[in-house]
Amino acid sequence: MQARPATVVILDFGSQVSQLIARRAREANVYSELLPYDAAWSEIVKREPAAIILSGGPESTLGDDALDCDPQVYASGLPLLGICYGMQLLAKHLGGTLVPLDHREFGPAQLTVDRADSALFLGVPHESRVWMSHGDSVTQVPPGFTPLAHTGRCAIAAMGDDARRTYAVQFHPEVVHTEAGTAILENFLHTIAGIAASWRMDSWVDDAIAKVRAQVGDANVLCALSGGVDSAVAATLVARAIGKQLTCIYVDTGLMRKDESAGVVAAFRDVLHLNVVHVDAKARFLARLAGVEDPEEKRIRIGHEFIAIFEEESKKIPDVRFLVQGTLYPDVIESKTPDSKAGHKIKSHHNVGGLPERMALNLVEPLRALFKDEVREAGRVLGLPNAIVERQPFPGPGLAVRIIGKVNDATLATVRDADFIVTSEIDAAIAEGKLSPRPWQYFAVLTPVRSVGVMGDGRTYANLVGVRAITSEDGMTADWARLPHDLLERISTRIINEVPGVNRVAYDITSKPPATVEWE
Ligand SMILES: Nc1ncnc2c1ncn2[C@@H]1O[C@H](COP(=O)(O)OP(=O)(O)OP(=O)(O)O)[C@@H](O)[C@H]1O
Ligand SMILES: O=c1[nH]c(=O)c2[nH+]cn([C@@H]3O[C@H](COP(=O)(O)O)[C@@H](O)[C@H]3O)c2[nH]1
Ligand SMILES: NC(=O)CC[C@H](N)C(=O)O
Ligand SMILES: [Mg+2]
Repeated sequence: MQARPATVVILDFGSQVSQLIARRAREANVYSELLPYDAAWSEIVKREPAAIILSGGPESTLGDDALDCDPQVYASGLPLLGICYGMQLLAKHLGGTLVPLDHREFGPAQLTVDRADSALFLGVPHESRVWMSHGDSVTQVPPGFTPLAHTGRCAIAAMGDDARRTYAVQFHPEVVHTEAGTAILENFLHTIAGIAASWRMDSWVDDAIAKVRAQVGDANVLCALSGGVDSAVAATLVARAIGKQLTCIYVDTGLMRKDESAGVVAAFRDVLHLNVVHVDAKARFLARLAGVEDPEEKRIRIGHEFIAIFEEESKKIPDVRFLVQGTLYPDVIESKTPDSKAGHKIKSHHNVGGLPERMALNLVEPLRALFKDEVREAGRVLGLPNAIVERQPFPGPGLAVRIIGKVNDATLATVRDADFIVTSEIDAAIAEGKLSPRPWQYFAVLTPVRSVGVMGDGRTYANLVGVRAITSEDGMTADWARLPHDLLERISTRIINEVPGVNRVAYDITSKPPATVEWE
């Protein structure tokens, strides 16, 4: 039997980014397993861990019944790394002091390393940018520990006890916006815990194909195909597994961008040679959304309508038992599902949190543990063209979550026209070499906020359009793109001049966290 790879166990206290720790371990060629925060010690030891990482989480360790792990974790003698909530837990258990809420820090911060000789900070610059998302802070380290780094608002941003091989960071090394994050995690995994970089992901695609084959057998299968990266990769992978048993369903929800539907269906039939059925469901979605303003209600109604359509389509083909969706980990964690015991719901992604309770079809979701850029990599391995692999994400609920307030023909026309201006101006700037690299995602949002303007010497009282452009790698964290001012000016002028009912444009300069990418 093959020896078990050296494993790092990650205990998940419900952070939105816990799965990113697993992903960074994969990148460092270390095998990892994410377990619920309260996994029994007997379960943990079954994995023969070489180290344990305690994740962040939304709760406070200062609460009466704060979430905690099996006490054997602290006594195990294994190398430990606490991240955010995990750091606070280590401080609480090992005799440090914590204070609530008076050092809140969300988003970017400048980290200064105070102990460059610490194994955790080998090769990390004296100053670098980190990503913070916390209310509580450690104000005194436990006996045996040394403070290792600070930020302007957090005096103890990292601490360590070399003898115990126990370290903790208040910031999130697992997110890409923490510049030295990878180095810090690799220092912990390789140098401190001594885990060799020996695990490889090369066979992920082959494994995934084999798993799909085993799951569906000889049944027929539908794939919800949006034209986006995730469903394109999922469909191609499933087609490799089961060939002609697969039928793809593209739903035109009426919530799509300008000229979207025709392009998608042609590309997937002609380029990928998939069998694609085009369902025109504009009227149904608009009827379902009539008068609805609450973002969660919109998402749930859209999710249910999608499934109703897939179930109807499944009845037109014999023996359909499965539905493939291009669900990714960010959809899962933000929706709050049993996959994460302690996480909070941020929004119900239509394909996860928006599903009805009872479904006639079983889900096949080969990408459920992956992040966007890993899916893009899998797409390249499968030979998909760049035009598909590099497409910017577009949420399934589409323009419905980019209209704050009621969705109807008029609001859809406004946001669609504004969005077309944003995307075409940004695309033109890229083509002319005036903007590089391409922002990860960019779009317009229609708000119900009205303000007073003066156009042609007359008073206007019209709507505000928000413009959002972000940089990101995986959609879990994001920063606002520094677009050139003249590009912003052109976008603003064109929207005001060309889109009726809009007299003001604002550029969104909020990172994620604390905001999310979409406004709803
Ligand atoms: N218009 C649609 N028709 C059919 N299925 C859809 C549609 N929109 C979304 N889906 C399903 O919901 C899943 C999640 O949507 P999501 O937008 O996250 O992924 P995607 O569209 O495949 O990729 P991307 O995130 O790059 O847009 C899709 O993978 C697909 O299975
Ligand atoms: O298929 C989807 N169904 C959804 O319900 C949904 N909501 C957000 N998104 C996309 O996910 C990424 C992260 O977005 P948020 O920061 O707004 O959650 C961004 O790329 C969003 O466009 C969705 N995709
Ligand atoms: N991201 C985290 O782990 C936050 C921990 C805790 N909820 C705080 O606000 O301090
Ligand atoms: Mg999409």
